Amino acid sequence: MQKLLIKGGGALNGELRISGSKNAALPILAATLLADGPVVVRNLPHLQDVTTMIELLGCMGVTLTIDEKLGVEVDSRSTSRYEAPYELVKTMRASILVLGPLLARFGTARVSFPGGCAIGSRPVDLHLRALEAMGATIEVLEGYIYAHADGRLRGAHIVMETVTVGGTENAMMAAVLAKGRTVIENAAREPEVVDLANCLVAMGANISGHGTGTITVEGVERLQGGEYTVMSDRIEAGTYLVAAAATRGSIRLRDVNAHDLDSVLAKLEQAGAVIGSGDDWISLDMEGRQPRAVNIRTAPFPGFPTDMQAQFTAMNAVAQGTGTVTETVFENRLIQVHEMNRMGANIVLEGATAIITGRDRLQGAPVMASDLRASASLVIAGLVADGETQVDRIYHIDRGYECIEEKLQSLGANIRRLPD
Ligand SMILES: CC(=O)N[C@H]1[C@@H](OP(=O)(O)OP(=O)(O)OC[C@H]2O[C@@H](n3ccc(=O)[nH]c3=O)[C@H](O)[C@@H]2O)O[C@H](CO)[C@@H](O)[C@@H]1O
Ligand SMILES: C=C(OP(=O)(O)O)C(=O)O
Repeated sequence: MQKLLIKGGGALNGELRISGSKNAALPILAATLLADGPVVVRNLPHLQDVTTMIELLGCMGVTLTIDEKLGVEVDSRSTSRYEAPYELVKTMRASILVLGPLLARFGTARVSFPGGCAIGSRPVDLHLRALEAMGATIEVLEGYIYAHADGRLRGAHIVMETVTVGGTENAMMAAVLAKGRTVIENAAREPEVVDLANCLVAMGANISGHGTGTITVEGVERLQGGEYTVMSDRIEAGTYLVAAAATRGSIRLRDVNAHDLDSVLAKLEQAGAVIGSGDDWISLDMEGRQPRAVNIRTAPFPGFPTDMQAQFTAMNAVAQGTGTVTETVFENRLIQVHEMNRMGANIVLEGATAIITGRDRLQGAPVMASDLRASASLVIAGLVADGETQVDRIYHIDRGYECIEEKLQSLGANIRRLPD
């Protein structure tokens, strides 16, 4: 298995371009199943998860034309299989996002049950309930979700019991071709949900209220093809900002929207960073100072993103004072703590809260990645550790960070990939 070898020490300094967002690209690719014509998707990040989604569409008979410069053209008029097999779903839970589009467009879908993963049990009951409210019949048999609709789905009034990003996306995608109006209450307000809605609107959908807790969809008979540019990855951006802060460096990010990162930037300012931002850039300067520890509590957008808490755990581990990180979205997402303690961090776990007392530096050690963001946090820990850190199982990182070692090298980090 490939590993990342990091020799910690220096501050990160320099400028980076932020890639397209994984969590927007995946539902947008799934949404191309709804269009009655080719859709060109631009700014797709080069990530394992995006490759998996493209492979999944390919398995269904969708025609894909990949042009490195122009993006990917997806034509779902050739779709001939309406299923997502276990072999692909097990490597990427977001495969569940094809369920709503398949059902709405073709009236049938067979999608492997995604199951849990390292960070929690992650049920999809709310996705299924929303589709049932729109008239779908759903059965779970031998690990697969079988969904069927007699004719068009019907608009419905859906109140989400919990804020769910994927559940909101599946319901919204199903609703665009349903007969009548769908109202989704307690909808997720994440920027990626808004990006998906904007893409659907560009294809002819009638959606309003995206970005608020109530999304209204007036169903239309068909969506046409078109072109869409995926938003930039706020979590990738946040990760590099935290890495720069933890190493006491200075960084400027291009092609990024600062408003998507308000809660993260506020915490970085509390930690002592000087933040600047413009239309499509963010800068952070620690001016060589040790960060101050901050308290984090994760929550759905506009709250502090769960996908950024592990990185802040790493920063707190080398900060002045004691900070807490409380995870409220997933039940088991503080896995990074055990590996960081092996690197000399002082972190005590109390239920869903990590209490982190900062040290001046950590010590390099061999560590194991357990999920995507925990892996990123171990890379940050490696950058602020004396000696060598080897991060194993980095296939997790490759799901969500484009060219992570090249990007970090361009900021002055001593990091390289060790082959299998
Ligand atoms: C591909 C993608 O976009 N992934 C993101 C998406 O995941 P994902 O869409 O899977 O996360 P959700 O927002 O659905 O999950 C939030 C919470 O709701 C629970 N839940 C969800 C659905 C459901 O039917 N029943 C239920 O109980 C989950 O177990 C979790 O505790 O949002 C998460 C929360 O911001 C992020 O961490 C992930 O990076
Ligand atoms: C948890 C994440 O992704 P996924 O929902 O695809 O597992 C993530 O991006 O941090």
